[in-house]
Amino acid sequence: MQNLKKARLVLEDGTIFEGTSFGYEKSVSGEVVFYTAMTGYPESLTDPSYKGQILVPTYPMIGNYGVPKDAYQEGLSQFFESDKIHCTALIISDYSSEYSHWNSQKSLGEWLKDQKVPGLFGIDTRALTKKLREHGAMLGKIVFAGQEIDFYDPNKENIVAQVSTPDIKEYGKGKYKVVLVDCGVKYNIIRCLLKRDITVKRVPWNYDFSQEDCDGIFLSNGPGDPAQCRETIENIRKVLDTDTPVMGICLGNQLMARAAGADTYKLKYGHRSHNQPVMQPGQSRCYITSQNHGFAIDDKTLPENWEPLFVNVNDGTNEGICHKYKPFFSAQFHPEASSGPVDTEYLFDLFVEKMKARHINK
Ligand SMILES: NC(=O)CC[C@H](N)C(=O)O
Repeated sequence: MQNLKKARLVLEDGTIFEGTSFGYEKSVSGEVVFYTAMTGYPESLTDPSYKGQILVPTYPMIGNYGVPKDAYQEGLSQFFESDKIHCTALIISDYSSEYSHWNSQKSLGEWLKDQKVPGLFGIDTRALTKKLREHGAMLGKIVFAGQEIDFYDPNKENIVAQVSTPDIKEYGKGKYKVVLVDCGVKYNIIRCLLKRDITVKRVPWNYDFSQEDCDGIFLSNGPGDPAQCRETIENIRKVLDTDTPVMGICLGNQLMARAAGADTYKLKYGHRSHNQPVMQPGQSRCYITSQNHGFAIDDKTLPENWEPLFVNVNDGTNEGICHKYKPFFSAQFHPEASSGPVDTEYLFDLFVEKMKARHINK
């Protein structure tokens, strides 16, 4: 840990934090977002939804359980949520270069360097988080001496195209055939589908799935502003005229809403944690959910025949929608967790039930 380089985190309002580099030494820029989960950095860093973002875990010590081995099973990484790190950089308070875990293979710093992703420690992440909460989401850049760069806003372009699969892939040999629209899918969504007698056909974000012979359509999570993902929205719109079951998660939820005719908007600083409480309107049970989103559905704009499925108990924002009588539903949170609580994994069972019901009625 000697001779480590210093670098600055510069926010768009001019605030500067000085830190020490423990990852790749390169100036980068993106949207600075904080998350309050205490564990799960291997999953979060490989979650494609974080593309274009500089991640700030508020938990003070990061790295102490290292990074898992890169093992594959049936074409899927077993311990990561995709094949590489997607976030732009990692900002932490205290870095533990020593690590211990039954499955760890390397340190967090080594992993960041291998994947050419910058990381800074020694930043007052509490002060930084307070600033983001008060001001709202901000762009930021990590600047190494002599490498000045401009601010970059990932929400101004369609970054889904950069993380989606370039070609079609099939997984499993289950009874139900599901077309998974990959807008930046987390592998645990595929694992959760495969556990339920499903064959998964993973297709690119702009694939026209509207004529597909299948039992269900799944809309994945993904990065950036949902309004940028126009081609997927157009394809979903065509499917909403049919009776094919459709389930969406996070970005998939927002795209479903936009296809139905509702609006989405940017939250002040987003929800990124493992302990977000949600409830179903009219029911008394509360679910604790894993979340990672900066945009939300404006449920006042939901068209006729659509209704809120879940509401966030902390701030009252929408956490999911469903059609009143067709088999379309989606969640803003992550029922597949990884990492985080699994209270809502039953939503995948609900999707299977809707496919089963359609089979019987055919
Ligand atoms: N995890 C996701 O799918 C995130 C969706 C979207 N990019 C948002 O930030 O709201």
